[in-house]
Amino acid sequence: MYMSHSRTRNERIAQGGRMTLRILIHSTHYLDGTGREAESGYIVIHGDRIAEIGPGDCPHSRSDFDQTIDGANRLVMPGLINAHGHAAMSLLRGFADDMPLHAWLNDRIWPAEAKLSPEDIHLGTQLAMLEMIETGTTTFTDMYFSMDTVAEAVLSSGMRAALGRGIVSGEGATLALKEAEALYRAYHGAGGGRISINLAPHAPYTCSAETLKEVMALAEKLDVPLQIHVSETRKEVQDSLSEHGVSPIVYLHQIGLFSHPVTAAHVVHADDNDLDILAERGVRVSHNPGSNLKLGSGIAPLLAMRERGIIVGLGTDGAASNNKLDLFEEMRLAALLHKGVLENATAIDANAALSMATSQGAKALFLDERVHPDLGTLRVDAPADLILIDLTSPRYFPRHRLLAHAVYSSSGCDVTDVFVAGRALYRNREFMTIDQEKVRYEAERVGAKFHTKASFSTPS
Ligand SMILES: CSC[C@H]1O[C@@H](n2cnc3c(O)ncnc32)[C@H](O)[C@@H]1O
Ligand SMILES: [Zn+2]
Repeated sequence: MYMSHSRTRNERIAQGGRMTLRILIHSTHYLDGTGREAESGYIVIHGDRIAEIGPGDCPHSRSDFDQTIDGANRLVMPGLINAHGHAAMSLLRGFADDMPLHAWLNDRIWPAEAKLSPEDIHLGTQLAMLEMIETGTTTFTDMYFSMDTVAEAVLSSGMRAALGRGIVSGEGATLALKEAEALYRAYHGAGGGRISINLAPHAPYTCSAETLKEVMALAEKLDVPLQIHVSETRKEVQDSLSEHGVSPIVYLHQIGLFSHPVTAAHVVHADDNDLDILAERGVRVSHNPGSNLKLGSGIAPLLAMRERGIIVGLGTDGAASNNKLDLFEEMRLAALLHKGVLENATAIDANAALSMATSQGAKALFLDERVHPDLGTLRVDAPADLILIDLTSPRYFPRHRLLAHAVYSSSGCDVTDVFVAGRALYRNREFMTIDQEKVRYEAERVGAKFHTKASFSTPS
């Protein structure tokens, strides 16, 4: 349930003892994520919340603020929310490309992941967070291993995250379940509520019914949502039909998984019956168009999901399959792909694309219930997770409609500033919380252990 945030002493300490600042962004364009936009307005941040937002001039004296930001030539919008990913896979970017999912996982990715140490995963997460912050993401979800080190990296970065220890059946399953519970006990609500813990069974084809039942029992005990890859490829569906006689979605429904809050990643190959089940059970979905296209998995029935009232957010998936972590790109892809496939220019409009990357993304991760109902918007009292975009590029002129510019014309490269819970993580294109040079240097060093002769061969 959503916890009211009257600030206790412990919460202030958990926030790192940071002072409660008042910040004014004035003379700025904004999109508040609820359909309202202003050409000249102001936003007041007080502590970790949005205190005021409105068109026109701020009625308060500038001296009332600890910091004032001139927002002329800037667009302020809600920070983007990445609803599916594996952050540390940034270390495997460009390591295995142009392959279909199952060969990619079995032949290249899983053997490489076996060589990753907890320190590597910490580093890979930092590398991913640099890219996400630089391109305007304020919240992300992660499913991976060594999640305590991921949580530590998130805490020191200042980002918001929903983290789950990846679970697959086999020798390590019991330990993975123990680690998942330990992760919850150590980090749920940490960083002043910036970290939420979920459970992350990998997929119906890697988790047995027994494992899924153990995960469900733990989800019940901890009262946390689940995230799982579902119906990503045609092969996955065919294998499920051969093994269980039903699709992956019907199978998961039959074993009771959807009695719990679930974020299903991908849902590319789903028929009407599958979609009806997801809608009826309140399953929420992460649509990951870039990764699905690059792995040749297909195109998810996004419009059919939305028409049924299924909540859908947008995800990048890991950088080894995408190969970027730029949600502006996913937003544009989501809007354009489905117009083209359905020969319908209204299928996913600019507003739908932006909301999938913001407020719907928060809902897709159940963070509307766990963190704040207005996460992903710039409403008064919402968490102050917001980004500033540089509007000086020619592609923002003339300024007919900022919403359309944000979805169809912008790029993550235009992000200048990123705030999470009122704290600046990126100011005037400079990282405030992560040592970029160090991470880039270390990434190159650690990346060397994955170099193969093939990586350096010259194309004939
Ligand atoms: C058990 S931790 C997460 C696990 O997921 C793997 N992974 C990355 N991308 C995908 C994808 O698109 N479908 C299925 N599994 C994926 C990742 O390599 C980790 O092993
Ligand atoms: Zn994934």
